[in-house]
Amino acid sequence: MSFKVATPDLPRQFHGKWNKNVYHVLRELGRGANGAVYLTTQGGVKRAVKVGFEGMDILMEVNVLKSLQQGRDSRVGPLLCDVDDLVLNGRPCTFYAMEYLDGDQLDDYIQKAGVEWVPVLIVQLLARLDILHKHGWTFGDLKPENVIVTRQDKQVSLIDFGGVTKLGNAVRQFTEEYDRAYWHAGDRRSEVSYDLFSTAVMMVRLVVDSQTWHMSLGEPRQTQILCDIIRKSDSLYPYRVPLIKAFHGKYATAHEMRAEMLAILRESTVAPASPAPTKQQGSGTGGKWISSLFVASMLLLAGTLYYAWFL
Ligand SMILES: Nc1ncnc2c1ncn2[C@@H]1O[C@H](COP(=O)(O)OP(=O)(O)OP(=O)(O)O)[C@@H](O)[C@H]1O
Repeated sequence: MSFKVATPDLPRQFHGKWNKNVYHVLRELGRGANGAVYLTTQGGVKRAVKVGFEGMDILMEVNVLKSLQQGRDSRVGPLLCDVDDLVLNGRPCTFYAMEYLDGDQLDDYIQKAGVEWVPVLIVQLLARLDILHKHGWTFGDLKPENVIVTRQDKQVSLIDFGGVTKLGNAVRQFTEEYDRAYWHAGDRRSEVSYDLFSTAVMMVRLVVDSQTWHMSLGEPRQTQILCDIIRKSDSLYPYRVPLIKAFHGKYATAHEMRAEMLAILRESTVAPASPAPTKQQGSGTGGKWISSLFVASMLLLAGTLYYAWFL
């Protein structure tokens, strides 16, 4: 749960007090519990700038981003570019500038690309979470709005690190639909299993239509309702074992859940042996159409395997 804060609008141009970098504000991207995010340019490069009055909250996000980009693990979230202060309407504010991730929110991306991409992107997301967990944090407020699929390379990236919580503490921010306690499936302790529960709910949410989803949110809210949805869904049914294990906190790591999801994904993308083409299928426009369909499905398969195995 989070509350929108009152953050004054940034002027069209501003500079940091200490580092003196100049930012041109293009538009507001959104505002949330810890501040507001703006699309800016700095030195001709697009940057997302998050500004807030609560310096400690902003610095906590900065610390997480900083430690994640040490080493080779930079893909978990946007790269951090600058941290500085500024004065807005006479009040001191802290801001940070980060890499602007040009892409779609996970749910918008699935709407456009199709539900067959859900397991592929969830497998990618689990790899990101595994890195975060190894650093001693959980993400906490996992939801499709906090995951971006970048336009250029179709990579999943987490945004909004305001809910990131040290393992063992109480989760700092959550959204009811994805919250383990709200589904009466456990508490809000920051644990690997808390994030994996939210990931499993998110997978269900991304596959079902909004009507089915909203019907499932009535009382009593129990994971049995989610299990019923999984049982009836052709897209989710193959993944029932990892999903149900995640609902019951059976995984010690995101890596374990990822490995099981990936094995199912691999199995489902192995093309079934095709019967020998009949004379009718192999000739004329029908034959050409089937050949194109086959080529298209092979390309889709190759793409899927590429994303699933190598990313
Ligand atoms: N690095 C980034 N690149 C591109 N867009 C971003 C980036 N960071 C944030 N955004 C956009 O800005 C919006 C607001 O950011 P943020 O997630 O921090 O606030 P929020 O989602 O409104 O907050 P909360 O979830 O805490 O209520 C996001 O929904 C996202 O669309």
